[in-house]
Amino acid sequence: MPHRSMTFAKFIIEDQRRRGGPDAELTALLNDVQTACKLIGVTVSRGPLHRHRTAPGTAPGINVHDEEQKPLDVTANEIMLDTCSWGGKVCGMASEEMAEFYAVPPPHRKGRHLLVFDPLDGSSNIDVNVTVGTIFSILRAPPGDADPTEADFLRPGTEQVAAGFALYGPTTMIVVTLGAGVHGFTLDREVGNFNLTHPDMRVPEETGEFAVNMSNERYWEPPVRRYVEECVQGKAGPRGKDFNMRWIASLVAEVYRILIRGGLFMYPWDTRDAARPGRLRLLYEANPMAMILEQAGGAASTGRERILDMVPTALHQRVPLILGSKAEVERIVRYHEAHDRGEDRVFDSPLFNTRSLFRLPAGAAGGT
Ligand SMILES: O=P(O)(O)OC[C@H]1O[C@](O)(COP(=O)(O)O)[C@@H](O)[C@@H]1O
Ligand SMILES: [Mg+2]
Ligand SMILES: [Mg+2]
Repeated sequence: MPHRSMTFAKFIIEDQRRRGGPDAELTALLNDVQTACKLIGVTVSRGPLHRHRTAPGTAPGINVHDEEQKPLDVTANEIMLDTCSWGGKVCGMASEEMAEFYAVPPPHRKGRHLLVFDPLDGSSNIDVNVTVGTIFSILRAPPGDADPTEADFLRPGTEQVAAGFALYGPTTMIVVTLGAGVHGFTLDREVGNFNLTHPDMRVPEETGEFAVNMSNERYWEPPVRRYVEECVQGKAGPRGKDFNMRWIASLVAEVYRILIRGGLFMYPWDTRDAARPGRLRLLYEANPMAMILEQAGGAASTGRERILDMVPTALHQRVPLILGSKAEVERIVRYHEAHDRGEDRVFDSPLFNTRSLFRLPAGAAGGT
């Protein structure tokens, strides 16, 4: 068990040493990422006191997802680019806030890693002073010194060499995996180090919490409605226990809570825009969080496919995302399977919900 006063930088080296020796380039890149997260954390904590000075042509606008950028989205993106471009550790970066990937120009394009990130996750929460964060994923670029191509980024999540996220909340934290467990570090603000405070994080198996944006209920597929309805029925329903619901609207905060307390998070496919495959993005939201969850003993699925097995087709591809305690994810995957086999049709009625005349009698659909 690593010693509790171990810094992020030292831990990264030790963690790799236990498994065959440190990769100097990966270590240096992760150090740059932690520096960028410190800078973003300081900027976030200054709130309205911070004067954003974005580079010409990069002022907030509408991003590639047709979403309005906040000044902090743009600033956080610039901090990631600035901090991680130098020193020959990455050859390319892709971000939620950039339509195209960024090829690091020579002479700095020596590194053979690719960095993909959501510079500020949960940015709708900035105005209301609720926890936000940064999500990152690191892939290897093909060997050689060729320019990166978009295809280099379109690798399944199983090929991530490291993934993690920072939380800018009451405390600033980084949670990271290099493929051998999940470890949490808390920023000691006076000293400026991230110190290991949560070694070997494991998702608790027993859970009584789920997180979903209930305002979308009318658009969900039947298996999702079934899962939520059974939770809402509490002790009287097939689950035989009461559940709590949470919705922070910051994926980083939801995943951190699940690492500490267990539970399920869902942003499922819905019929609002049937052509849109989901809300969250595969490369820089779903994949890194899926790697973290699996490494901590949890699971992540679209409902029909393991997230980490998906072969991306576009940089900004969206996916349905269901992640959390393994048994809960497996349960909802079973509900999708049962539905796709033509069973459990009672949840198909658009009139079915907790307030409807068609409310299911307790236990009626209750599979395990
Ligand atoms: O607006 P909604 O439906 O509550 O969606 C919230 C979801 O959107 C996100 O905020 C998307 O992330 P961004 O802030 O990076 O766009 C997730 O963190 C969160 O799970
Ligand atoms: Mg996000
Ligand atoms: Mg974002």
